[in-house]
Amino acid sequence: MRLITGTTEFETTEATAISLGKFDGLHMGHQLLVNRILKKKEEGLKALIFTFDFGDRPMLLLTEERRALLKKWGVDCLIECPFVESLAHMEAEDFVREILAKRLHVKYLAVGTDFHFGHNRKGSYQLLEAMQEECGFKVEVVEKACYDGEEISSTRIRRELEQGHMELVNQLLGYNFSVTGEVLHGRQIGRTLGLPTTNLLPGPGKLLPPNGVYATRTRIADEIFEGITNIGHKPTVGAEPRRGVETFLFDLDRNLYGDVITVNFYGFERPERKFESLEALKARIEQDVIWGREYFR
Ligand SMILES: Cc1cc2nc3c(=O)[nH]c(=O)nc-3n(C[C@H](O)[C@H](O)[C@H](O)COP(=O)(O)O)c2cc1C
Ligand SMILES: Nc1ncnc2c1ncn2[C@@H]1O[C@H](COP(=O)(O)OP(=O)(O)OP(=O)(O)O)[C@@H](O)[C@H]1O
Repeated sequence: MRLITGTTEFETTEATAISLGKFDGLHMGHQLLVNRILKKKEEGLKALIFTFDFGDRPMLLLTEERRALLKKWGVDCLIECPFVESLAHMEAEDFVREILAKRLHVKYLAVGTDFHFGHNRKGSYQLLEAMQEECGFKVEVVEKACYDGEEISSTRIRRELEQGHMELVNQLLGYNFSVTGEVLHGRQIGRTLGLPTTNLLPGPGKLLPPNGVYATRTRIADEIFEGITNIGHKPTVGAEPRRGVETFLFDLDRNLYGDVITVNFYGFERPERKFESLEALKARIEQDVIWGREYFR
């Protein structure tokens, strides 16, 4: 996949099938659009995703995660366009003529019904339809995908994530919400509790569900292991400054330091809290393990 990032001086040489938007999460609705443009590869067009880069906002998917998914799905080119004045204030018609038609050789566009762009968000699918002939492309307008009678959007998924509704989040995304990172050294207290764990720190900017204990499946290379994960600051042993993701894998005892692992989140059990003693914490975690094993049964 060709990646164009950090510049507004982008251009393609070949004809393209494109979809544009924020695409945070690459959820089920986004996937409808991605599938439309991938289908156009059969007609010799390059599948192109155009996103604006808004800087350091908390996201469902980190920049690298979004790149990896689009690459895996077969997208040919990803443009991460910096959100700068000159582009933000461009009249919608000029954006279509100058950027889409001239610079990106767009022959096909797939957009949702609520897609807006250009100065004062005046650009819409109606405008794109009106300019089809002049610019030599075809627009396809896709109805918003729904789940449980409600439209799927990044905003809705963020709201559910903030409440720890991970099963629903996974349904809306169409894949499992996950956190990836390198296994770091904890304080090794876990081991003395008879509870070896993997500690990792999510990349800055990654949105996380509330602090607490979740049922998780962890991918290590090509293997998957069930377990339970605590997100939080470990207040009982002297709060860590950054929110960590710490997992006890049920049936694995292996040195994992330095490995890059991916933790997939399922059910939420309980919030993180400060216990009176290490013994009380240990007793509670033993309960958590029973809950977690039962969850996956
Ligand atoms: C399933 C699970 C639940 C946990 N729940 C809490 C909790 O509620 N409160 C807390 O202070 N720490 C909690 N912890 C973190 C423990 O404090 C931590 O595992 C222990 O101190 C070992 O830390 P270390 O890996 O840095 O040695 C939890 C850890 C796990 C794996
Ligand atoms: N549920 C959906 N079904 C089909 N298309 C969608 C859906 N949600 C968004 N789209 C389309 O995907 C493109 C990118 O959408 P974008 O990421 O900007 O919207 P969003 O997911 O609704 O996010 P937000 O909640 O932040 O507005 C747009 O063309 C948009 O109309």
